[in-house]
Amino acid sequence: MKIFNAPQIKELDIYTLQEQKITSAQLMERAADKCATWLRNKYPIHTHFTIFCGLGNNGGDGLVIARILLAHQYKVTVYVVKHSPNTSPDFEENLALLKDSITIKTIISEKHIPPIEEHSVIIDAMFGAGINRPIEGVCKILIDQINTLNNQKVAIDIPSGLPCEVADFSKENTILKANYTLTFEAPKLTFLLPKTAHYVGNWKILSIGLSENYKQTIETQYEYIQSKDILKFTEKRASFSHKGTFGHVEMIGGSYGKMGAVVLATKASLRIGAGLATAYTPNCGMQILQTSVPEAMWTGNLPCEHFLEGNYISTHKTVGIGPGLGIHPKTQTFLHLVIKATKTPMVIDADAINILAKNKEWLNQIPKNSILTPHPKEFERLVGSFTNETEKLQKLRAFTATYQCLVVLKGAHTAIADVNGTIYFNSTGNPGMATGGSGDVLTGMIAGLLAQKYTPLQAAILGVYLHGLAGDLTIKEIGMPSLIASDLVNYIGKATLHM
Ligand SMILES: NC(=O)C1=CN([C@@H]2O[C@H](COP(=O)(O)OP(=O)(O)OC[C@H]3O[C@@H](n4cnc5c(N)ncnc54)[C@H](O)[C@@H]3O)[C@@H](O)[C@H]2O)[C@H](O)CC1
Ligand SMILES: [K+]
Repeated sequence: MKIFNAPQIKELDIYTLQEQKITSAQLMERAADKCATWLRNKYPIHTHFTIFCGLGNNGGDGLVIARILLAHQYKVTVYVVKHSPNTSPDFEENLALLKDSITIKTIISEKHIPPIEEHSVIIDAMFGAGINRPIEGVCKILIDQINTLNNQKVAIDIPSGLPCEVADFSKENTILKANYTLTFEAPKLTFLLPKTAHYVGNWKILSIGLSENYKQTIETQYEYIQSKDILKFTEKRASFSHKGTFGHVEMIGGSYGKMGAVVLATKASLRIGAGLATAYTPNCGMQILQTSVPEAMWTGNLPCEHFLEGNYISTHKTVGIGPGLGIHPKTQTFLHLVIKATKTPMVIDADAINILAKNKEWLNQIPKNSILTPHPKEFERLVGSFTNETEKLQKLRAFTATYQCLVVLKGAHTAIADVNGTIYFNSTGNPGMATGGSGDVLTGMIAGLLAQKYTPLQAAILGVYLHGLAGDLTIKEIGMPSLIASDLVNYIGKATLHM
């Protein structure tokens, strides 16, 4: 699903009106009706709503929502926050319609800000996608007050004050902190970024029937990955296939005391469907691997006991490298040899990334379309520090373009950056997955998919999505705190049933 910025939403809006031969007021009615339906399903009849409306179309949505809720026996109080003389035509039209049913109160200055009933549900319809500067004056005072209340807060389209795209707004900016956000057609980029996501609360996409034809023509830099995007490229197995059909993963890593990482990655590569897997570890890993993953083969540089070092000869398998690798100087040289000897896309994780961060001149030598899977700290080591989200995303794009590789930046809504600059955000996963070894499982899954001849972008997207889904399925049965990385491996199979 494409993620649009504010000008793109406007374009799409205008095209939809022409294509469907409807007025903007009709589209507003449709959008508000979707919100009202959601509210009616969630809150019992006679619930009291306090609706704060701005003067643009977000405010117009609030007025229509008020009208619909009133018609369904809800108690509604509406405030229009009059911070400017300008209003939108659809706001005016709906203001006139609502005036027939209730008295609408106006907030012009601080003294008009009302006390809010303890159990009233607050609807935030002050500013939506039209926000173009920090909020000041009476709106700021009001939002600051609302943010101190424990009432449930539902934002329409986007919490007031939050831009759609990353803006360089500072911490002092006033943004309404919602429990729920009902957003039209597609999520906004700021919903998916760590510094802004907490304003949005639980968010729901409400489809308002914007032109599918026109959406196809809009080029976006961001996408949101859901199950229907995955289903486009997943393949069923042919009946005459054999283990050779599904590739051979060589999982390189491990060091004394860190062998579990390779165990998890190797197992995960098999669980996601690789035909064969070989773990390539120091000697001290041989028994561990052979015992804990009997399905896999083992190989190594026999003289190295505790960490990988020495020569490396490619056997043309699909290479994953990094889990438990360590950063011994001799291992660093070994990694350089692996990179130079490997000619097809590989998965580079954990200490392999840390080593590359120390030897940036090697980055040019990694095979084209390889996939790096850093967590934010590892990413920072690669590209240097960044002060805000805009800079982070710019650095992400610059990195993939410079080194012609993909980056999977792990976290809530893991971001997958393609070589061409498109960034895909994941929709699965949960905080239970913030646990040791979770990343090793992902490395194995992506390597296993690469081995099965998914393209690097498909392998990254599918791996990340199924990894998150495995986590979501796990917590349904055992809860979040007790999730451990082995559970993710065990639930890969169930996750693939959704493909
Ligand atoms: N296609 C859709 O998704 C639809 C969305 N709808 C709703 O329309 C809003 C966007 O409406 P718009 O009138 O463009 O903007 P706002 O209501 O967000 O803002 C109004 C107005 O306020 C001015 N402004 C901006 N920033 C500030 C500020 N900090 N202080 C004061 N004033 C400010 C600026 O001039 C804006 O234009 C969208 O979010 C949906 O809720 C439609 O109802 C249906 C189709
Ligand atoms: K809003």
